[in-house]
Amino acid sequence: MRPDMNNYPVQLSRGGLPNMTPRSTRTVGPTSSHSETNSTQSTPTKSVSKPTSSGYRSKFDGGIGGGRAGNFAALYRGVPVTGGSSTTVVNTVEVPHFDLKEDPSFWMDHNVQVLIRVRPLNGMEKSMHGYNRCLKQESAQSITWIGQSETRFTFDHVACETVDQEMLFRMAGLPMVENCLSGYNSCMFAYGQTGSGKTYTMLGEIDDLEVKPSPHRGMTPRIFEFLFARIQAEEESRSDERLKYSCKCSFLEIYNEQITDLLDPSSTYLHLREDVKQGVYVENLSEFEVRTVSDILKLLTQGSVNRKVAATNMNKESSRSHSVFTCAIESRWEKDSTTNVRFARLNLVDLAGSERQKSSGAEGERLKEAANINKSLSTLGHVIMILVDVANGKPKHVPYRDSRLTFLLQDSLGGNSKTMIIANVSPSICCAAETLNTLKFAQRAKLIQNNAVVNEDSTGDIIALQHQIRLLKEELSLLKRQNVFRSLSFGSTVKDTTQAQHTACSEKMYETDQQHVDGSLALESKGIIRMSTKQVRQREEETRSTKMMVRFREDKIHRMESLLGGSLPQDTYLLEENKALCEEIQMLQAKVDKNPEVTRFALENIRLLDQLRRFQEFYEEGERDILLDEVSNLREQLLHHLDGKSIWHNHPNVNGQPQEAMCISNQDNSLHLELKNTVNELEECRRNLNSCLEENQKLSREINDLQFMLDNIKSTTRDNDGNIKSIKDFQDTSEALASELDILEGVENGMECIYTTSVMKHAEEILDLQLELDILKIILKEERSIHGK
Ligand SMILES: Nc1ncnc2c1ncn2[C@@H]1O[C@H](COP(=O)(O)OP(=O)(O)OP(=O)(O)O)[C@@H](O)[C@H]1O
Repeated sequence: MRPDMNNYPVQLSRGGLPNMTPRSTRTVGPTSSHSETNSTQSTPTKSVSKPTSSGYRSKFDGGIGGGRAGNFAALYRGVPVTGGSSTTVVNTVEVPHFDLKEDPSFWMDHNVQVLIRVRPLNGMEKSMHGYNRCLKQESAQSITWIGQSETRFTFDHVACETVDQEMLFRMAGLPMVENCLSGYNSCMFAYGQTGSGKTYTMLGEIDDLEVKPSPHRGMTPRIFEFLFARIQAEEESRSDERLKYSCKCSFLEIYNEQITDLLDPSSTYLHLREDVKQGVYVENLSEFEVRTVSDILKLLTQGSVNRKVAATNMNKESSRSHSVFTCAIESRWEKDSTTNVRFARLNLVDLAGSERQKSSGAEGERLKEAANINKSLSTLGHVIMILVDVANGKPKHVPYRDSRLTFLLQDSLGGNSKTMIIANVSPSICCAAETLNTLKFAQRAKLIQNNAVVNEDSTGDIIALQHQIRLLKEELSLLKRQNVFRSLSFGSTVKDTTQAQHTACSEKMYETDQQHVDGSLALESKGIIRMSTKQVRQREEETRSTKMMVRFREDKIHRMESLLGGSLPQDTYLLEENKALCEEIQMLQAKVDKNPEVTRFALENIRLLDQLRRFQEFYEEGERDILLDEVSNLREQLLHHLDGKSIWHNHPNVNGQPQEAMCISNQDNSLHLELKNTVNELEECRRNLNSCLEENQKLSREINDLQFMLDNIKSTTRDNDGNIKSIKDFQDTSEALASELDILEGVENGMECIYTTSVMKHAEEILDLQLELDILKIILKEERSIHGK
């Protein structure tokens, strides 16, 4: 029997908890010393969570989310929205109110749920930016970010500014307790920028809770109030089964990637371990058995004061660490001589602020701290992105071990857990960028698929176990037969005899590889069961909406009949028709929003919008024009190069630099040509020289011959006594020979002179040309380097 949900009892009796004195306490949210007009704060007393930092008023004077008394409360009074139509109110005092729809059955086919919580504007935001909001809510599932470009998001739930702690608990916390009692691991995260309300959501105000429970107490105290109430009721109603629950709690923080036991702060640098039986666990982390809400409160109080808090620009005492409060819930009962054990782990996680360091004004130590906090958070974002890919059928390695946070919570992300992600946002225009980031994070997280299973085990006497084994064996052989039948039915053309052979063969195969087949059958049947359960739920959902549509149509027919029969006045008919159509629209909208394809398209839309925004910025900053100029310049240069010679010839007086370069390059070419000609001429000269030398040699030989002849003649002109025979003869001959010799020598000298002059001339020309060429090369080089710059 369940306790009355509207009035679930709060147990405050003492349990098996060691005596722990909370060091100090401080309040969460509104304190009586704050007023709407005065945003200065009183010095906060130390407390289990954060003090007001931005001018919230207390529950006593009508602060946000408080008792809603006084003038200020009136400012925040929600405007009820009927029939799904909402006015676009984004810069006014009043905002539309949407009731959260409680749907415990939702958890049956969704293991991950995402809820957006919009906190009210705070005093600082109002004084600096008035009531200008960056968010516009349209329904209890959809919200639009109205920044540069509007982006509509749909989530499982959107809790508007006027949703209070109680309402939120009913929506998100209560079904979570039920899940735990059914044996499902459960996890609740609070994500968001600093000051967005994570601690308010998870812990809230827990001062004097034992004396007078505050309406501002958050999810954690409420979850345990309800859990213990349910446990008591269950134990009483199933006393015949001797049902007994036991709960053990631990509280840790991850700060700068180090794990500290918040219930024993001297226990730091704790290690994460993993084994098959326990999964991931923290070694040497203290655990306390709890039986009452009072026990829980003591642990929360003690742990929370130990949380590291540090001042940032945005929140005076902002939590700089991730805190994880865990409760292991175990139940035992006996039935049919069997002892059954059910187990569930509940993780309640308050993450550190997700904002970028720049906006939080972190410096020095704080900056280092922020880097580590961001390491855990960026890994969380990365893990979620990969899990979305995995959910879309892309097998990938999930880097859980990249941060302590993801390693510790790996079951809650894509594993065996039912997980609720609460993304906290501020609606103020000054937080638009961070709010958009949080919404995008939440949108991605919505696509994660977990695989939650009931953690249950049964042990009993031998007879009961044997009975169970027999039942399981029967089930298994039935499955085998079904499998064989299925494989046969695929080949429907195969004849009976072949079928028989096939069956025999298949059965033989089962015998020979029994273990393998059993394993794969078990896996296969699990898969089939999961798939069929999903399909059944889908069908149920479809049937439900079809039934609704039929009901709408029947009502309409009925109304029309009444109108025709005259029993319904036309005005009333139109009003009713209008109301019915609004309801129908709302139902259809909810159906559309629940479609996973919508989420996928929304993500794609966000991506494209981002891209568009980048292009627009690019366009607006004039970069496009500069680039276009550059492109056309380059294109011209290319054309000049391709058509260089003709341009040089056609426009010899063009002053542009490219033309000059072209001119130099043309000069270069003609010099090369000249050099080639000179080399050819030189070669010719060399050839001439050789022939001259040959001629010279020939003449020398002739001179020698003549000399020889002369000597001979001389000898013949003397008589035996050596006297000259005739002086006159001799002189004549001698003169003739000498003149002949002169002529020959003259020819030789002339030839040599001609040759030398020609060679010298050519050598000089070559040197001149070489010099000219070198100078031009230097000029060309300089010109090119100037162009290159
Ligand atoms: N829904 C709400 N209704 C009323 N007050 C709220 C709400 N959400 C947050 N606040 C107030 O806003 C202030 C900041 O909230 P809180 O400390 O929970 O932020 P936080 O996200 O935990 O910040 P941090 O990351 O720095 O720890 C607190 O004074 C809190 O009481």
